[in-house]
Amino acid sequence: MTVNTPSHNEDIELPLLDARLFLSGTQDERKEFAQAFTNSLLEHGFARVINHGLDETTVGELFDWSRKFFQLPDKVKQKIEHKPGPNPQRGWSAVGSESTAKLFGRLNGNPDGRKISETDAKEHFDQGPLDDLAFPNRWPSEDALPGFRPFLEHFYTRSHEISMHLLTALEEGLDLPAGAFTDRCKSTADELRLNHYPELQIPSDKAQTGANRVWLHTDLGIITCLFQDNIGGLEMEDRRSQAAAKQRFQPIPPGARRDEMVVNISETMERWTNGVLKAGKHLVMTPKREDVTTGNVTIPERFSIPYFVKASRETSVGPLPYFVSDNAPPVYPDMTALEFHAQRVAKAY
Ligand SMILES: O=C(O)CCC(=O)C(=O)O
Ligand SMILES: [Fe+2]
Repeated sequence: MTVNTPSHNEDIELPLLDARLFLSGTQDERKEFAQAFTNSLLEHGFARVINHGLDETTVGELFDWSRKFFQLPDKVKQKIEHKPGPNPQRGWSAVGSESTAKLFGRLNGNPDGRKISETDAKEHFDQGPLDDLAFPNRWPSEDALPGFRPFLEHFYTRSHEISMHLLTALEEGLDLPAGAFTDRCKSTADELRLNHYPELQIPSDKAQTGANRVWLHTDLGIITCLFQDNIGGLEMEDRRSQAAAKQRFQPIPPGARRDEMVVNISETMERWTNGVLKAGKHLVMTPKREDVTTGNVTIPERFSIPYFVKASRETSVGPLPYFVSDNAPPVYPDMTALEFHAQRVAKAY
């Protein structure tokens, strides 16, 4: 591992990892992917993956569906509006309904002076397991958006399969018994989210530096698998700056291909591994416009699609036995994934 001084100012180059090596390569290639994937996540909390099994066409189609959904009139979306509270989110959440700042503000402070508002400048749609009786999905009527539900259900199912391959790679990369993570996801509680950041008018000084669209946060699940469009704005913490007076963030720019997946470690994994794999802190900024001088500036809309891989609801999110010893006592308490989720999400509203 390279050691860099905290004053290091160049962006970290996250390697682009080819999951085909893991899925259909030789034993050595499989090992190579597992190790590189694990190392990227250990070191940065983030990894970039291609050839994971969802191709460019399929991912592109989901972005098309997302655009169509958010173009529906508000009165149609309001029929499936998520009611704020501790339960997993389902259906539509309007712009400003969520505040990552409240959820994480006290924890992380204001990352820098680039804020425009304390509520997130985005609307989103959430889907949980297909057959979820406890927290049923909320779909727009088939007349309003024919084909939306079957496509999303298909995408959800594929995403779950792919995420289990990625967790298997992590098990191998960390030398854990098979099933150490994946057995704890058997009763699926994952969430597929469509994010839409509407076009914004912002003052020119904020356009020059960039302004926040989503506040600094970590995700709550095990890992998150994210697709983004070509606008940009996602930034991750540069961990080399942790000891410095000012935390530094750097862009994770859109990939050359639409199916480039950005994987991050989320809070449940940090807990399971007793802090060995640390959740990747991230935020979303508006793309910077250095060419502007006066007046308000129009910032284009943006779409992103995270798939939050979650532990089965009855499973504990406390440290797993492999990560606890006399030298490494548990630093997180035991509680079920559902209790953990309710506790964390209640703060976001
Ligand atoms: O839009 C993005 O790129 C990231 C969104 C995000 O961090 C989230 O939905 O948790
Ligand atoms: Fe996130």
